[in-house]
Amino acid sequence: MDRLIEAIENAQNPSVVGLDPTPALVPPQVVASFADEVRDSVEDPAEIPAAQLAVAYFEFNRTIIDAVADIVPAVKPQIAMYEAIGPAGVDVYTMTCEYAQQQGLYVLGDIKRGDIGSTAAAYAGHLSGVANADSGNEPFDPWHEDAVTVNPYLGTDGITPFTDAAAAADKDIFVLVRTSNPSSKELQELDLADGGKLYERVADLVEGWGSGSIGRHGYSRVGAVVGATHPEEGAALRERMPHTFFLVPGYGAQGGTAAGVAGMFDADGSGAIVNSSRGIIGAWKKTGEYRDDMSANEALALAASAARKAAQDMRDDLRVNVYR
Ligand SMILES: O=c1ccn([C@@H]2O[C@H](COP(=O)(O)O)[C@@H](O)[C@H]2O)c(=O)[nH]1
Repeated sequence: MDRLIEAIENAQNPSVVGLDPTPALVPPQVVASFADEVRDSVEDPAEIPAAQLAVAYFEFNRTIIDAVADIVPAVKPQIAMYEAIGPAGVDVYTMTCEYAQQQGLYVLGDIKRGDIGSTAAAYAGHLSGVANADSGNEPFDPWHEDAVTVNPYLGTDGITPFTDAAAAADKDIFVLVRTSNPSSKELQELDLADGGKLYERVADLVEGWGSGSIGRHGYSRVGAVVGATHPEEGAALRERMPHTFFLVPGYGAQGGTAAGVAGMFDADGSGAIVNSSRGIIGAWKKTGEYRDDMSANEALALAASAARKAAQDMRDDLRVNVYR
């Protein structure tokens, strides 16, 4: 977690931009502009729509990354948005992660994996890379992620492969503890027979899973996902999990605020990074400046300037509320 914490300190900005493209969030003329290129490069016509969307996603992501790279320390691509369009989308996910790392950003892959130990070990390839016999078994890293999100529902044997891979590769994981969505209460707020709530028990496990990997700044490699939509619980978790860094989604589009997340930071203004996805990459839709007759380049320029402004506003909002 040290690399992330130092990147946040350098940027003086504890926020991460979520790269969650959807057909509705990418200006239509950008998608249309790749029609000829894709038609010439794809063998099966049935692949054209997905391939066209995939190329447009990459061009859009590159534009957003270029617009915010000097403002934010990190990006969080959500793999579901890429998997939704098939293999071409997964390629664009990895290309996006690689491009973001090349621009000096910490890449937090939101992949939310979790399974029995043997299968979790395969998923942990996101961190450890893929064995490559052609290069003397030097692992090849096709994913370009600095951290991934993990689902703890299967317990310790589903987590250990990720913590082992993270330690070996000097990377991090973020485990779901208190998620931002409305239905999270159905399971996470369940009362335990011996007192407390289920999410509090998960919190204790997460703090324990990280106890052997505490870094220079007092936080372990095992972070927690804590939704911005739970301000009081998030503040209590901050006390309960002193060595666990928080990834805080739910700011903006889901209603979370900077004042609400302030209690999830420690006394030094560290300990958490706040995510916004739609609020940044979809900011162009709220400018009132978009026109259907814009060229693809004009639409991308608008998306870039709107995302930059939204990222600056979020940074300033967090600075005022967190660095009190
Ligand atoms: O509890 C959680 C865990 C993950 N997420 C993810 O974060 C982003 C939020 O997107 P917004 O557009 O800023 O709402 C998205 O990728 C979610 O899958 C979360 O929201 N809550």
